[in-house]
Amino acid sequence: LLSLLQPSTSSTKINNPIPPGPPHIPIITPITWITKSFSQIEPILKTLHAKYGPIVTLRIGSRPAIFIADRHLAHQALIQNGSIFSDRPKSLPTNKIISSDQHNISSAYYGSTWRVLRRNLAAEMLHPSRINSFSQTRKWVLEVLLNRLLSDSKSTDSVKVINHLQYAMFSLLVFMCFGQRVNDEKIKDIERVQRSLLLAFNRFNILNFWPMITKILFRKRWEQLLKLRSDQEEVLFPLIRARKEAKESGLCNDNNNPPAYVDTLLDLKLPDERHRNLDEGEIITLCSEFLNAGTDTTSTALQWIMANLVKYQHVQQRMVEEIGRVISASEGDRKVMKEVVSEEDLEKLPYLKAVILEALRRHPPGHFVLPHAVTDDVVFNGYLVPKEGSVNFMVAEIGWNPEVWEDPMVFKPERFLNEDGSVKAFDITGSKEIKMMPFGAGRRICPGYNLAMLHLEYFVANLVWNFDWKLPKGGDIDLSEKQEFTIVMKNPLLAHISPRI
Ligand code: HEM
Repeated sequence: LLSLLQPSTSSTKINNPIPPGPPHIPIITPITWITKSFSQIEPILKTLHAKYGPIVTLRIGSRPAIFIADRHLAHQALIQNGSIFSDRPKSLPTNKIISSDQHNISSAYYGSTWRVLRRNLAAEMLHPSRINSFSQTRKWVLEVLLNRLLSDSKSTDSVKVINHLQYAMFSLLVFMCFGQRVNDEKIKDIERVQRSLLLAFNRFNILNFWPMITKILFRKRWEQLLKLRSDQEEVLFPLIRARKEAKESGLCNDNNNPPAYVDTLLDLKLPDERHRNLDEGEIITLCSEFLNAGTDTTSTALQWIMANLVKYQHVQQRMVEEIGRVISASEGDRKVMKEVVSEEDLEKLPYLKAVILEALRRHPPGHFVLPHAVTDDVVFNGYLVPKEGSVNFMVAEIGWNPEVWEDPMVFKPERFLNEDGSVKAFDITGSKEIKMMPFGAGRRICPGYNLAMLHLEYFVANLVWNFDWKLPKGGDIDLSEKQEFTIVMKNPLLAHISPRI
């Protein structure tokens, strides 16, 4: 390990080179890269890795960005040297606006603020008992989703599934965040402001290059960004204030209702010298992070899964048979089928689990983890990894490695099953070895991965149990990708669905 990693001390200057990469022409190359999205860079990186090896550098904007495509190096960095590789880079000017100057979990530096914010989310919302306490909410959201699909299935031969999946995930996460069922119009308002911020983000990248100058040159764009943030505040502030007032008047202390995320944020104290509460802007930022992290990733994964089930009818059929075996109950000498797959049933459905894992491997919603940084200059694998750069791990490449996965581009849930049909012991956190990392790995691993797996299993099981999913007449499944915030289907899934029962 020592040869892989040598931290610098203040008295030693590191003379190792940074990882190799294409020639750097000042001003020209940084601008070229900064205007490209990660999905445009991804295929170029493939060529660069073939030429320079598993760790390469691009000069994106003013900082070096290091890309790691090798699963062993990812393990050495994120797991074995987690205390060094778990920092985040300094936010670029546009990110500062929406992250309240790095006061949210995903962008905070590796330190006490991050620890307090992450622990709050993990203990107050993502602890198994807390996850359990929202099971009624999930049941309600499932009913809404099934009804919306049913109503669409009566009026059209090709249902645009993603709209319903996004709406369902927003309804669920908004309830968990604000503790109330908000009306249809409000859900749509929240969805609108959150999505426009997410989707517009690449357009604002140029403002991060020489901000003093580009803020003037692209004044309109800068104003658009500020407008998106103020729209978001306008929609979310009333929900936060309503909850604050309800809390102060004791109305939230209803034992039947679990605390909402915003309640925990209203109580939280930051570990800085003033030991202060979060301000309203920071609460907006954290709620927004909660909504985005939990909705877009999951609805993207759900769409990929359903697309594969439409494409591969035998996989869908096997799932339906498995569910049928598990949820049929005997009433006297009669066998009755339940209409809904309950959360307790899920652990008895190994094939379902295998389908979800295979979809996360083959179609990870994020092809890269969020950019990491090192806490100090360090020598890694013979190269200098500088503190001011970013370190990026290539999730999709790692999950498609042909040395680990036979026919990696083929959708084959069976690879996760033992011969007797049980699920192979598989550690998705990669703590001993990384074979795929859809949720990242190490100290910055997605804290919501258990909740995400539950949402995926629960909704997929019920979607296939309640409806038969087929191609519409003359339709096709196109698995091409497109980058939005996550990597989504370029041509969204259109399905012919008909009730099974
Ligand atoms: C299929 C669903 C999901 C996927 C694929 C996913 C994936 C990821 C990935 C790849 C990261 C970056 C890890 C890194 O930088 O090393 C991440 C971070 C994060 N995720 Fe998720 N996620 C999902 C669902 C959720 C849910 C449901 C929540 C919470 C409600 C959540 C909350 C977060 C947070 C707060 C972070 C930042 C962690 C940190 O920086 O310490 N995610 N997620």
